Amino acid sequence: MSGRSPARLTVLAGPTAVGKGTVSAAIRAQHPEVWLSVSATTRAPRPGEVDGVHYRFLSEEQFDALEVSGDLLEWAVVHGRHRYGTPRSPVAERLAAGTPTLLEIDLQGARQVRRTMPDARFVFLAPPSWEELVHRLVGRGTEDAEERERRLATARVELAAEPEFDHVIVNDDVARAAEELAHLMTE
Ligand SMILES: Nc1ncnc2c1ncn2[C@@H]1O[C@H](COP(=O)(O)OP(=O)(O)OP(=O)(O)O)[C@@H](O)[C@H]1O
Ligand SMILES: Nc1nc2c(ncn2[C@@H]2O[C@H](COP(=O)(O)O)[C@@H](O)[C@H]2O)c(=O)[nH]1
Repeated sequence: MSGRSPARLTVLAGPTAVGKGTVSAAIRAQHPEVWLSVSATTRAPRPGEVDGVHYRFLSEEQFDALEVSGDLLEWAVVHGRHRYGTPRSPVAERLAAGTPTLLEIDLQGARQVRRTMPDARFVFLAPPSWEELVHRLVGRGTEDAEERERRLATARVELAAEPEFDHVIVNDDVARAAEELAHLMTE
């Protein structure tokens, strides 16, 4: 994959548990030149999640300060509970350096980026079926039943927004989905 200067931004969105994180990790493994933005969030870390690697885990007060500072490219309350946002400066720096840059964010955030950076590529990761999506969410085992219901309610809204995106990738196979995404990032 060759860099360009300035690089275009790619935004990856899609419903809960479709595999956005899994596909993003796969593309990083195959294409280490791709930079994946590290979001800030007020949600608590899951077991194994590392501050500064998977997310910047912030208190409500720390997130308030980040928001007020203006250094968020976008942010949203996701699944009606916690705030998530993309720190602006690291993205701007990577793009200026010609680094292919990927944001893995929710639909609300994607819509905000569409308004401010319309030249970005907007990619929707879709599940092979609704049943498979539920299976993946349950199988991940990181949310209780109430949180799973909340996330599936959001998923119905997000699936309906698929036509807003420039490209759709069906995640029935992680390696193939990651290669499709890599291809889109180099077009
Ligand atoms: N193509 C696939 N086939 C089977 N299982 C998959 C596939 N892609 C991802 N998974 C599994 O589905 C589960 C959810 O994946 P992941 O956490 O990457 O989803 P996500 O879209 O990032 O979710 P969220 O938006 O809730 O953070 C994980 O257990 C992952 O291993
Ligand atoms: N608008 C934003 N959404 C984000 C960001 N980082 C992650 N997300 C989305 O949140 C949900 C839930 O994530 P989880 O890690 O709690 O399962 C998922 O859809 C992510 O894509 C962000 O910076 N902005």
